[in-house]
Order: sequence, then structure tokens, then C-alpha cells
Amino acid sequence: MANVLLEQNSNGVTWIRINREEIRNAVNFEVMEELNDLLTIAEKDESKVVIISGIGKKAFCSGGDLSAFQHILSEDAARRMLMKMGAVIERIAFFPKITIAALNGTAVGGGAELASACDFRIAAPHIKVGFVQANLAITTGWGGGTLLLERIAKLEALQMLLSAKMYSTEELIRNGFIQHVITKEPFEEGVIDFAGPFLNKTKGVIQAYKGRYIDHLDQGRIHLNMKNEIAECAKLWEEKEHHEAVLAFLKKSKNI
Ligand SMILES: CC[C@@H](C(=O)O)C(=O)SCCNC(=O)CCNC(=O)[C@H](O)C(C)(C)COP(=O)(O)OP(=O)(O)OC[C@H]1O[C@@H](n2cnc3c(N)ncnc32)[C@H](O)[C@@H]1OP(=O)(O)O
Repeated sequence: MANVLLEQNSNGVTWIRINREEIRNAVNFEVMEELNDLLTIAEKDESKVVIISGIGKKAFCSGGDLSAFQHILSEDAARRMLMKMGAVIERIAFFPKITIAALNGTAVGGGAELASACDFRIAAPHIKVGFVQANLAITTGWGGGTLLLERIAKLEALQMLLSAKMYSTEELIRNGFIQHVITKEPFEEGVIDFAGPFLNKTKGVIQAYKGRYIDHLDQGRIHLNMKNEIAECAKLWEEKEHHEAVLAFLKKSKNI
């Protein structure tokens, strides 16, 4: 079974959905590779808007797969893993089409970073978002902290990162992280309603405005900051405090 699903609709929308509901859409190496392959397809297809989401209602994405990555112990190995997903996140941040993170469920850790990579974030009312990495004695490791600092006011971003707390949709609307809350059922229809005003424009107009938006971002500086962020996280990854925190999570959730 595919870890990431692709759905190309005739209305100009391509959906990319992480398909690991039982493990809250956590990202392992296979997810990273499939995401990258599907982005290549979406980049070339007829779509105007690419929507990134998760399967189910519980999670958009719970970040790195802690069961799989608990065996990564050294700084070097951590950096290799973090850079692999960092490249996917950076690709989304500078994607030539409109990208929307449709938060069907909670986004935690790297899941919040994935959401930060998209142009827009829209959410179901029940979801929460938490950059919880600091509670695991690491920092954002996929470069998403840099992107968060681009998306919302810098001090709001710093507060989200340092507090590592879970934010409600009310708080996320207030600090600008999400642009819209979807109350319509099914959720997917509400997402398409949000994308509607983009979809009725020509591809040329969308490409041009997205191009100007990317011009406005300082791509060189963002690339460098993401690289530094990944390197810092890799250093912290090696520390015993991080491994203890991961083991505590796995022990609690799996009763081991
Ligand atoms: C590695 C990169 C780094 C970064 O750069 O940011 C990271 O992403 S670090 C990872 C950060 N993520 C977390 O710490 C998420 C931990 N998960 C949770 O807090 C919660 O699971 C949830 C996402 C809030 C959902 O809560 P709930 O709906 O109550 O589900 P459960 O907690 O019962 O989980 C169900 C099931 O899924 C397993 N699970 C959840 N998240 C992960 C994960 N990230 N990695 C591995 N496994 C995960 C959890 O262990 C449960 O398994 P079972 O007990 O076997 O059913």
C-alpha cells in the first residue's frame, strides 16, 4: 500500500495525502521519497493548486516517525535524515504552483513544519498545531522553523517554537498561522471552496503571481537558514536528553 496518495482532479486540484492514519501520518524514509516523487508529478500536471493533507480526521502529520528514527543515534546519521526531508520541505516552500496545507487533523513536530512550507494553511475546527520539538530536547529539524519565521510575525513564531505548546484554531487564526477554518462537511468540499477563487483564474495568472511571491522571498537566505537549522538539530539529536524523551513517548504510547 502506498504511504502517500495522489489524486488528480479535473477541477485543477491535485491532492497529496499522507496515508499512515494508524501512526498519525508520521513521516519515515518511504514517505519522504514518495512525497518527492508525487511533487514531481504534480509539478508537471495540469493542476493549478496542490493540496497537502493527511488521511483521517485525527492527524495531518505527526512529524518524524519516532519508532523508525529512534535508531538514528549519531549527529551524522541524524543530519542525513533531516536533510532528506528538509529538501522536500524546501521544494514545497518554493513550489511553482499554489500550495495549501489542508489540516484535516493535528499537526505536530515535523508535521507543523510541513504545514509551514505551504503558501496557505486551512484547518478543521478541532485540530491543534504544536512545534513540540523542544519538548523532545531538539529544535525543528527539517528547516520548518525558518519557514515559520517567514509566515507569521517573528515574535509569535519564537513563542510557538520556544513554548512547544499545542495551539488551538482560535489561537492559530489570531497569530496568522492559519488563514481559514473549515466548518463545512465533508472537509474536502470546504477545502475546494477555499481554493475556488484561485481555480477560476488562468494558469498564466496563477504562475505569474506565485512567481512574484517567490521573488519576494529571499531564497538564498532561507536556504542557508534552513541548512543551519538542520545542522543545529542534528547536533542536539545526539544528546542523551533527546533519546530519553523519544523513549518516554514510545514507552507511554506503546506501554513498553
Ligand atoms: C524527526 C524530525 C522532527 C522534526 O524535525 O520536527 C520531528 O518531527 S520529531 C517528532 C515530533 N512528533 C511527535 O512528538 C508526535 C508524537 N505524537 C503525538 O503527540 C500524538 O500521537 C498525536 C500526534 C498528538 C496524536 O494523538 P492521538 O490521536 O491521541 O494518538 P496516539 O498518541 O494514541 O498515537 C496513535 C499511534 O500513533 C503512534 N504515533 C503517533 N505519532 C507518532 C510519531 N511521530 N512517530 C511514531 N509513532 C507515532 C503512537 O505511538 C500510537 O501508536 P500505538 O500505541 O502503537 O497505537
